[in-house]
Amino acid sequence: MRRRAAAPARALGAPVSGLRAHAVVRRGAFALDARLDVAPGEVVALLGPNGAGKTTLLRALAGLEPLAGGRLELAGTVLDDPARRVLVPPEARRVGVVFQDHRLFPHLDVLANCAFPLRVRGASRRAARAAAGAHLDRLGLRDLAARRPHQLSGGQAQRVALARALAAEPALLLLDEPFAALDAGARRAVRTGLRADLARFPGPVVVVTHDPVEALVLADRLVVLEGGRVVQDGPPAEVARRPATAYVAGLVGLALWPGRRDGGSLRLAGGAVLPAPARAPAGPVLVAAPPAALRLVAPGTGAWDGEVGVLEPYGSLVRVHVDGAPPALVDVPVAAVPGLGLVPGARVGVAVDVGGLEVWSAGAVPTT
Ligand SMILES: Nc1ncnc2c1ncn2[C@@H]1O[C@H](COP(=O)(O)OP(=O)(O)OP(=O)(O)O)[C@@H](O)[C@H]1O
Repeated sequence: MRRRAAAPARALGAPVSGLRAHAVVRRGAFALDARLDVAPGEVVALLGPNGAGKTTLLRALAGLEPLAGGRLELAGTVLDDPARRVLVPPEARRVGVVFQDHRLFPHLDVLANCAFPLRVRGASRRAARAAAGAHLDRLGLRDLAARRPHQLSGGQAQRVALARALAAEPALLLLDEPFAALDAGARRAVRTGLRADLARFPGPVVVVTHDPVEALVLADRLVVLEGGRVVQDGPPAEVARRPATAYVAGLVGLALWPGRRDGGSLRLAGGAVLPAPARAPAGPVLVAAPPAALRLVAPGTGAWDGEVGVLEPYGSLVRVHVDGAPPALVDVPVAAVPGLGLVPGARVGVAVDVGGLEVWSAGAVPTT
């Protein structure tokens, strides 16, 4: 039986805060039991394998999936609390959702699309269009106001969908795989802009993504779901350093290196110089190096040398932490470890397949 609250219930005495969620949801045989707290202005990336419960959690936050247990509170307002029979319906929640397929209304122009949520909430046509126009201005999209969705590129449609969500002045912003509909080139361009747009939003933001680089570019914190449970929660660098499960290790086993592209060279902080991958932007950059792009070689024969630090087994692989400038994570088959003489303190060279690196402009990167 669905519970309904006549009006949002204010949590007495609670300070106005971001999102505080403990979501217990059952969908058939699947059970979600996850805690997710997000501070105002914080961007959390929600990651996890297929079927982990990411969409279920997003749907619970949006009010599309009632809780079986736990409690949701947003900016001091209780949205769902089955023990107290409180359930605020989706349309009464101040939650903005950007779906992966944008879901813009094809028969409305961009301005009318962005004005729509305000009209639904009872604003006059004039007031809704004025507020929507201001949001388009803020995102630099005013020139697109008169276009219909089919006249937009995938990246533009994605930003218009964000403008529409922001026009409703939500207290919580949810983005469900915001880049899924874009090709690789458009993704690179759009995620830089999205990072800047999200930085201006004062409320909590939750972004569902499968892509670790996207998570690193966009998020202050990573929350990883597996089997309906949170298996890890922390800043990207900490999660990458100490992955809690094999899935997380495979997902975020990225070394992150600051550097600079000058012409054909990629100069890494610490002094190593690599040939620049073709698509790397010029100037200050951040480089994400997945373990698969790195190999251990004899000292003096790679791009730089370092010392073997921690050795972590993951299934049939051992992740080797190489302390050097820059530090690196390299995966080696378990059987190869003795032959390579990989013991803590041993000196090794690091060879890099530059085609396997992700490089993006340092301006788009979180500082945490
Ligand atoms: N309507 C439904 N009825 C019953 N079970 C469902 C329903 N929708 C989803 N599930 C189950 O709930 C679990 C979680 O699904 P969910 O879509 O939340 O995962 P996800 O992490 O978003 O996955 P993906 O990355 O594939 O989108 C899955 O095991 C799925 O089979």
